[in-house]
Amino acid sequence: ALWAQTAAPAAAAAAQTAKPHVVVLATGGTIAGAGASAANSATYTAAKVPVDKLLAGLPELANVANVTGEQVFQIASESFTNDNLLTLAKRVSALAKQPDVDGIVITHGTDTLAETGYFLSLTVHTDKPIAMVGSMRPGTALSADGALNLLNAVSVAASKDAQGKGVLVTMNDQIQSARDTNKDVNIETRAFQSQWGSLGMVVEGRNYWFRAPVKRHTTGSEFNIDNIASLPQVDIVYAHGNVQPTAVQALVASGAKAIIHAGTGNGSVADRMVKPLQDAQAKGVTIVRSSRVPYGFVLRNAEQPDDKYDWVVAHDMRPEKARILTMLALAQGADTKTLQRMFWEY
Ligand SMILES: NC(=O)CC[C@H](N)C(=O)O
Repeated sequence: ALWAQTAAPAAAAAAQTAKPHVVVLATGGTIAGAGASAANSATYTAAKVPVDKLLAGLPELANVANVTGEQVFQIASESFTNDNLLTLAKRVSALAKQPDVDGIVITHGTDTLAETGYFLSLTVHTDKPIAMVGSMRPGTALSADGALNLLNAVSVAASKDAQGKGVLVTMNDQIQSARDTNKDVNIETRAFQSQWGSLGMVVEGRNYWFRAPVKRHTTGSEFNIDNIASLPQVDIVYAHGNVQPTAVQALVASGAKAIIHAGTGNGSVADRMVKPLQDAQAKGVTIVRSSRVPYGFVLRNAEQPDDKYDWVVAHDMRPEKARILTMLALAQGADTKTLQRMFWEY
């Protein structure tokens, strides 16, 4: 009887420590932002609040997981460099290999959150849930969205049913695939949208799934951050009716290895731009046709004879995400045919 009495509290303690361990990697953004007053929902300074303070302000996290925090960067995400991508992905990969880590959350500015998420989904080999999260209003604002977004992210990262689904984005109660989603609204909490829909929703600590990703990611990817030391220069040229070759020529001169052409419509290219792009190509620069139109996808050999020119089409990838895949492909020596296959598969 004495043994039973002492065993009960010990079992309770064991259950407590058996909660999933989720690591929150903080990189900055509005979720760590602070404004002058509660009325400032859009005017504030991003990347101010340290991760320990973010976590301490959300005691509800302890009901969901054992949460530990790490400050990786404290930056606004419009300034997220290739070096930042490499550093973050290597840290995520190392943590994912630790047996005592069950899931990873990355707090991030929303501006380039989807690009970083796509980079991680292509390069980190793990089945463990990785949830990217940000907010549209700083924690100091009325109806701040960061706290619930973060609780939802930790809850998703702690759940077994989120395993093997690639890198996820948990904002506004939605669970989206980082590959598919983009920041499409720049001043409302419904910032992230995907033309292919959300994967599910997270409500009061439970996940409700409706779809699963079909593209290659994480454990199914041929890229691995553990083998990547640097990324080649890949840049974007934005089209308009009166566009001139100046930007293409300057980028080639500055050492670009590939140019993502953010074309009009179905990735169409102005007549006066074809020759400058071919000249760039003659100097070894890979040409990728994408579109400045957010929805739909670029068709091969429509608008331009891609087979004849040996150009690549970015499928449904936005120019900035086409840049991510192209950097990784060129880093391992992919030719245009291989890069085109990758755009269909990832
Ligand atoms: N809502 C946001 O997180 C935007 C803040 C900032 N521009 C960033 O991306 O970090």
